Amino acid sequence: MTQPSADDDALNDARQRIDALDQQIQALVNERAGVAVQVAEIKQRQGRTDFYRPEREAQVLARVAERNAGPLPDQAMARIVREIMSACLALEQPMTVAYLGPEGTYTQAAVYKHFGHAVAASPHAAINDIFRDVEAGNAHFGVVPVENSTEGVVSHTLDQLVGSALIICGEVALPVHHHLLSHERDIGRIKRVVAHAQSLAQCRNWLDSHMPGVVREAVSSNGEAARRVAGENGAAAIAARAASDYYDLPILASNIEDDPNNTTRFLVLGRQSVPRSGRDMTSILVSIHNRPGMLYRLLAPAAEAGVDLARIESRPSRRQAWDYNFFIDMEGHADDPPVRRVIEAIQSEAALIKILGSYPRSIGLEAE
Ligand SMILES: O=C(O)C(=O)C[C@]1(C(=O)O)C=C[C@@H](O)C=C1
Repeated sequence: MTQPSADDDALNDARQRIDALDQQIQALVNERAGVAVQVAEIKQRQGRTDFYRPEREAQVLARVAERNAGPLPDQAMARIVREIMSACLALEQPMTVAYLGPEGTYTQAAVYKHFGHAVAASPHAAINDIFRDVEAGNAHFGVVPVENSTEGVVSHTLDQLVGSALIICGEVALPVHHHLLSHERDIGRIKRVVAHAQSLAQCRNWLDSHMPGVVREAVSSNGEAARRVAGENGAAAIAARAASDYYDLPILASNIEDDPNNTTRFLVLGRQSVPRSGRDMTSILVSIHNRPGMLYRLLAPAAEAGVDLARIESRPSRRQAWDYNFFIDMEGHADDPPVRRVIEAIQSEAALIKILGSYPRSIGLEAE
């Protein structure tokens, strides 16, 4: 029998300290959950249904990052607190979130990034099904893709926003890393690569150099691509890491996107407007009659009020030829006086203005 070394003793000692700390953390997390239950009771007494409060969650997470002294990085600490809040909210009210499925899509990853894993994420086949389900009250919230840094806007989402009563109550920016998933161990045996058309486009250079001549097949989503390929030989899917777990498909190559900064932005849709968080974005839809100088008259009030326009996107209005809807994102909340002034000024110029929502800006705290 060898004697335990000084390091063995030190290891035992360190593990005992970890056990004691875990006990304290667990007790504190449950104490926090108990307070969240009290918050729910207060809201119920007040007849309120706003159990989920995006602006409050954004403030909590921002504060976590501000006071974080390490050694854990801000992102890791935020992910932990994100999950604690998610579990607390589930005690207050179990939440259903509709998203563009099937399981394993990037939209599902966006749901968990934004809400944590304690929500019931419900996959839907099409973007308009998500709008309908949230409008009908079958899901509390919906998550849909709106824009990709390489491929541009998801026009279907913008078009649905025009006629919907839903309110944008959050945004999620997700770094999109594509992986090649296949049962094949050898890339040379792959005859077909399946993915969403946008993902095939985002990996074009990689595919050209590593899989020249291999047939590329576009399907409705990357989750769907993984689902199909799971039962096949000689095929590969391009999809998120999560799809590898869901469909039990090994990762043959990682991070095959041509642009390492490839990011997709998603919108969180709900039925209630969100109060100020202090770091907000406001999205509006503006329809104008095409007259000379009209676009300038629309944008000048923002410059005068010192409001930053983050994005402006035009779409044919479908009312008549050369008539456009503009989707404008500006920094700030509709209750902030400068933003209110801009909205009032646009109101007097535009044929129609619809406030799509004010919501906390996405904080890039969580890594994929
Ligand atoms: O502050 C609230 O209103 C809560 O319900 C508490 C809490 C939390 O756990 O911190 C939970 C859910 C909300 O989305 C925001 C915060």
